[in-house]
Amino acid sequence: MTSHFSIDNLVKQVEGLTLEAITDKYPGCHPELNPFDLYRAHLTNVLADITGVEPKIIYPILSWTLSLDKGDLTLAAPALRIKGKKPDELAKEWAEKFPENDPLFQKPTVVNYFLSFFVRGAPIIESVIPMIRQSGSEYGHNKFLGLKDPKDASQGKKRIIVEFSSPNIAKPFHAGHLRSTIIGGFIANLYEGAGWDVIRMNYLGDWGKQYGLLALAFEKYGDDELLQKDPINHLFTLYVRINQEMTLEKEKIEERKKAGEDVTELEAQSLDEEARRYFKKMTDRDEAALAQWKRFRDLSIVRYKDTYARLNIHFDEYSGESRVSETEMDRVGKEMEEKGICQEDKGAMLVDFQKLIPGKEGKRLEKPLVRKRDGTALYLTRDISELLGRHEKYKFDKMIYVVASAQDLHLKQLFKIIELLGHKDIADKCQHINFGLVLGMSTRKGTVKFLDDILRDVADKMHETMKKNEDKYKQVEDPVGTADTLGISSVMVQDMSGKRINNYTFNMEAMTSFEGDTGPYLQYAHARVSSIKRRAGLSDDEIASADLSLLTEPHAVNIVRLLAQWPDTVKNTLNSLEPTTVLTYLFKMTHALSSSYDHLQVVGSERELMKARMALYDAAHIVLGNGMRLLGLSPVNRM
Ligand SMILES: NC(=[NH2+])NCCC[C@H](N)C(=O)O
Repeated sequence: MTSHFSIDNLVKQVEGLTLEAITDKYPGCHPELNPFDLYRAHLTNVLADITGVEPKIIYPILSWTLSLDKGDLTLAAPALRIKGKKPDELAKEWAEKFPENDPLFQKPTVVNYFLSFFVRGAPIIESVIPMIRQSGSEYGHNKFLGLKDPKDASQGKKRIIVEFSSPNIAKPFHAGHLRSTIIGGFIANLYEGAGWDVIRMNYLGDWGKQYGLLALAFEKYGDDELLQKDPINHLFTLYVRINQEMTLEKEKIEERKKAGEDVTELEAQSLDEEARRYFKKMTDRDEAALAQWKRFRDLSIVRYKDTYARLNIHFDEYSGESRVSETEMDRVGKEMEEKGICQEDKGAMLVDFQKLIPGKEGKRLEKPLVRKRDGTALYLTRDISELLGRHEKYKFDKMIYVVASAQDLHLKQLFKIIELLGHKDIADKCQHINFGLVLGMSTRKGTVKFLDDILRDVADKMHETMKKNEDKYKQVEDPVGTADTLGISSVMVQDMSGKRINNYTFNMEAMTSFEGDTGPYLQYAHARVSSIKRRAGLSDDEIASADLSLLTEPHAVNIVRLLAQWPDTVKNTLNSLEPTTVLTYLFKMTHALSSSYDHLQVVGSERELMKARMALYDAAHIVLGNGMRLLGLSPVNRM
């Protein structure tokens, strides 16, 4: 348990206030984790006196601001729903009544019916800096959010499955998978920091007729050595080759058909038919066929793991379409039929949503197949059984699917079918987190690029840039590794800059630039604070003993006001699940930092001042690092 020392100091400023009293009074209020909770609680108490409105109504509507010039907290007078007086008059009246000598806040300013509250500098500086330095990597975490019962930790944590990345074996790891990986990794970190029990799951595309085709290709042209060495590329090459052959063959058959020839024989011997038969062997659990396929899968996973490690990502489970049991799918299929959810149509089974759900919704959900005419299952069929199986196995409280918006319909169909099966409770726990396209990611020749190649290109580019500053370059311990990290940061920051749903263009020049809000700039900002710390050469104890009352400059106050917002920023992000919320915050921080350096010199200042300013920058260093790690970036200390 971390001590509440610094926040206790803040509490002491307010007469009659105790930590216990406010934590009990306001649900989710934890000043020991979030300094703003204390500010909100205190402000609520003061405003309740002034307005006569009940505290529990005021507390939740005090909101944060978009920029520091709008204050630290605001209140919209109409939100208190007082009848009989105009909101702007009320706002003015309340501002006048606000105590001149409040320990934490200055007298509020009024614009129309908005009251803006600005914190006083000294108390926030003297409480928040020590708090951040004591909490370190925990600052911004809130373990209470993930508790089943926030008041009783013994009831345990809530559990969430985050399913993300989910590439298809033997097919390229395309931009959609990259986005799913980046966004999913972030969401998993976010929930972990909020105290949830997080299961990171990768649902591999590793089943279906195309895997029969792939196995055929391997029998024909496969090379064991190449498979061991570079499974992902080798399997992809085979996959492309056999698909080309199959296309040619199909054209030939079509031509003969047109010429009036009998093609029955040809069709029976075609690659397409052979692949179907091979896949049938797999679904019939033929040992040799399964062993072969398992090798492809296992070797591919080994390679994926390397790539994920570069991105700071691990998975707790590699599930996959192949893991869904045929018996289970049969069982669910029968149940769907009995409940009238699916019906036969020319030998196949489909779900006619239009019949099941009247109106627009039913129409929008279309008529997906759940069994083909030859009796085999489909992508949707597997997802239905998989979802129920996961619930059975993990009893999750929430499950998030991080999948491209191209599959919006698929996931809507899935959740609806689960609901129609009588599991509305389970369907309600599921959420699709979608995202737009990445444009311009294929090479000039139009061929696809593998993620590893992209990351290598970007790293090379960063390496070139680093070399341009010879002096600095010489001091970087592992330039190749650092260039790799910077390259990955470039790609990730570009990906997370906009709202998830927006498409964006993959732009190597823009993402690797140091101009603007880019990955390299963010890393540079972090490395710069690290270098101040290195050059100051103060011990942690010296920094801890700093006299923080020396920090009176507006630049120092503003940095701390931003630092104090971090726990709230994380909490808000849990609602939006938008990485850009965190990124926007971090860039605000870096801008405040970079404009402060001229005003708050550390090295070269008188010793006591140096200690105090170092404490400030050390706190900023911690928060920047925490934010970057939450996004999945590896902060660098030199570059
Ligand atoms: N449960 C799911 N369907 N998850 C998404 C899987 C994504 C799929 N492998 C694809 O690449 O399109």
